[in-house]
Amino acid sequence: MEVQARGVAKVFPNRRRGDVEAIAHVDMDVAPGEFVSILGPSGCGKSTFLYIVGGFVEATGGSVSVGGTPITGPGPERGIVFQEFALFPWKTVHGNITYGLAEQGLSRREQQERAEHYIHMVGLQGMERLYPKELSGGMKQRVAIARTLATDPDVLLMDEPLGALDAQTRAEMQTELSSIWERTGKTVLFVTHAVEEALFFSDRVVVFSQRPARIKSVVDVEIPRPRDRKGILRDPRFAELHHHLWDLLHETRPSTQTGAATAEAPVDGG
Ligand SMILES: Nc1ncnc2c1ncn2[C@@H]1O[C@H](COP(=O)(O)OP(=O)(O)OP(=O)(O)O)[C@@H](O)[C@H]1O
Repeated sequence: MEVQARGVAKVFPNRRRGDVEAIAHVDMDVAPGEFVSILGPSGCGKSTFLYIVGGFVEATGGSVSVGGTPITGPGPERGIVFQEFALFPWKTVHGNITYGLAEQGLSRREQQERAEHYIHMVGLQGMERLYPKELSGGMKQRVAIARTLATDPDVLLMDEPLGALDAQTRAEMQTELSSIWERTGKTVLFVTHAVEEALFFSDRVVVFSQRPARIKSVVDVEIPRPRDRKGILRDPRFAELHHHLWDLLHETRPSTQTGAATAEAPVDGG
């Protein structure tokens, strides 16, 4: 399913401290099956944009349609992985993953099979009966990813879904997510701080300006697929695109801030 954003704007009203203009104007088209990453400086409005597409935050200007239908709220064709996991604390790992499946009307047996499949995929075997408070940040993030994948949405919206993972799990999940995407042809909108990660996954990288967000640049990633994490680092196109994106991001930083490397994470997150 395609995602189409037209003139999306967002102002958060705040009487005491003044309104916060998070997004000035964003037009975006994501084709069916395309993997698009959004890169931008911290606090520029990336998550807000993703949550607007998810239907969890209402835009104050413009519109978003998914599969040609204007969105009015969340919907089953869009699955979102929130930055802060948003797990149900009173449900186990298994319960968190099957919750959305029960909502979709799957039989107990189908729920069980789906849950087992995704629990295995994200490496949470043996932890099915644990509660979120008993899990590390990385494990919680894996539950959040499994929960969203299990509902099989056409459009995946992911807000730094690998950010809290340790280097090894991050590398495994990068490979896994990439192959899930190649197998299923889902449309993905992926927010990340990591240039390498964006290049590894994406067909296109959309660079946001400083807040209020506008589109500063759209970069096509013409690196052949399937991409392997090590091989891509040796591809001259990767180095060239990396420099280009780095420069674009660096320009968006205020002059008082230096050290763009702090926002970086290598392709394997380590
Ligand atoms: N619910 C809200 N109420 C008021 N202001 C908000 C709200 N949500 C976000 N903001 C503000 O909107 C701006 C954009 O925030 P957002 O989380 O979208 O940025 P981001 O680019 O995703 O940041 P990061 O990369 O640090 O996650 C920030 O100034 C933030 O403080």
